[in-house]
Amino acid sequence: MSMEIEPPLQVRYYALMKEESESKNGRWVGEEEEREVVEECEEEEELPVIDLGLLKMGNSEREKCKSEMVEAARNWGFFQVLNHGVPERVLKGMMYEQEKVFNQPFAKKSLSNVLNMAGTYRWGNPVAMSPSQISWSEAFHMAVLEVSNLGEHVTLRPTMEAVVKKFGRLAESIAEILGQSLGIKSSYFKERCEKGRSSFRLNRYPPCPFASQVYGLIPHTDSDYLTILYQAQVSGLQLMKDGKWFSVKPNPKALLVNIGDLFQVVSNDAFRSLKHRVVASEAVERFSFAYFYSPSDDVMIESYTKPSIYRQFSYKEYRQQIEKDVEKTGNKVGLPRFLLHNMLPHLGQ
Ligand SMILES: O=C(O)CCC(=O)C(=O)O
Ligand SMILES: [Fe+2]
Repeated sequence: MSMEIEPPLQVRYYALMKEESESKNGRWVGEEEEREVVEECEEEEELPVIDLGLLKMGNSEREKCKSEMVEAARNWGFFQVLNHGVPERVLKGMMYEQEKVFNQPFAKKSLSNVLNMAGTYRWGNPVAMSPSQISWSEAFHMAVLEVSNLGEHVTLRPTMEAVVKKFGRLAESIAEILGQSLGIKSSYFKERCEKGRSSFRLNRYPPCPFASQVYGLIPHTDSDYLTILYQAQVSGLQLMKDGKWFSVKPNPKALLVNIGDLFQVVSNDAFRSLKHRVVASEAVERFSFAYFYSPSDDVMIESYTKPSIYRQFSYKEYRQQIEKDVEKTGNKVGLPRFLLHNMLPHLGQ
C-alpha cells in the first residue's frame, strides 16, 4: 500500500483543467474567467466579537450580549464568540487528532475505514465540471449521532465526542437566543434538532501548486440552521458581504458562528446565510472543523414572521433539491428555489 497521504487532486483535476484550457510551461492557464477564479480580496475584516461570558453575569450584561449577537446575525450573519465554554485543551486536542487522521495514507483514507465508518471521507469535489468548481481539500464528514460509533480510536473518539457535545450545546443556546429575538419559543430548535441530522466535519487544505487558480473550498452557503467553526491560526476563510469578499482574520481563542440557509428562512431573511469560501495556499497547510446544526428530515422549514417570502418545505426536500441541482449543474442553487415569488425564472425545474 502506498504511503502517500495526499489525495490525487492533481491527477484528477489536471484532466479537467486541460479540457478547458491549454497548458503552458507546466502551468495551467485557463480562459480569462477561470484565471480570475480567485478574485482579489483586499479587506481583512475583524468580525463582530460576542463575549458569551456576559451571559453568566447580571441581567443587563446578559441582555447586552443577546442584543449584540442578534445585531451581528442581522448585519453580518457571521460572528465570533469568546468565552464559549469549550476549553482550549479540547480544541487543540481535536486539531492534533485531526492532523493524525489526515496523515494516514490516502489509500487507507479512501477505503473509508480510517474511522471504521463508511462514507465519511471525501476529497476534491466529485462533481466539479469546471476549474471554478474544484475544491483543493479533503474532509471527514459524519453524522453527529454516529460519532460514538467510531471504531477503536482510543484518543480520537473521546476527543471528538467532547467537541461535538460542547459545540452542539453552544449551537443550541445561540439558536435559542437568536430565535427569541424573533418571538420563537426556547424549545423550538432543541425539539427539531435533538434527533436530527447535525453533522461534524474535519477539513484539511493541503498546499496547492495552483493556488491562484482553484479554491480550497468552493463558494457555498451552509445548509443548516447555523454552523460553529474552529479554524486555529491559518487564514484562508473568506466571506461575501455586500457583494465583496472579506478575509476572516483568525483568532485561536474564538469560535466562528455563521447563519445557515434554514435560519435565513426561519427569520424570513432577517438573518442571512452568507456565501463563504476557502482560498488555497501554495505554502501552508490548513485545518478546520465544523459542526452543522441541523434538524431531522421531516422537520418543516418555514418563516416565523409573516408574510413569508419562502414556501414551506421539509428539510428532506431541501437536501434532495440540492442533490438534484448539484448533480445537474455542479451548483447547489439553494434557497432561491424556494422563494414564493421566484425572481430567477431561468432556474427551471
Ligand atoms: O475551513 C473553513 O474555514 C470553512 C469550512 C466550511 O465552510 C465548511 O466546511 O462548510
Ligand atoms: Fe461552510
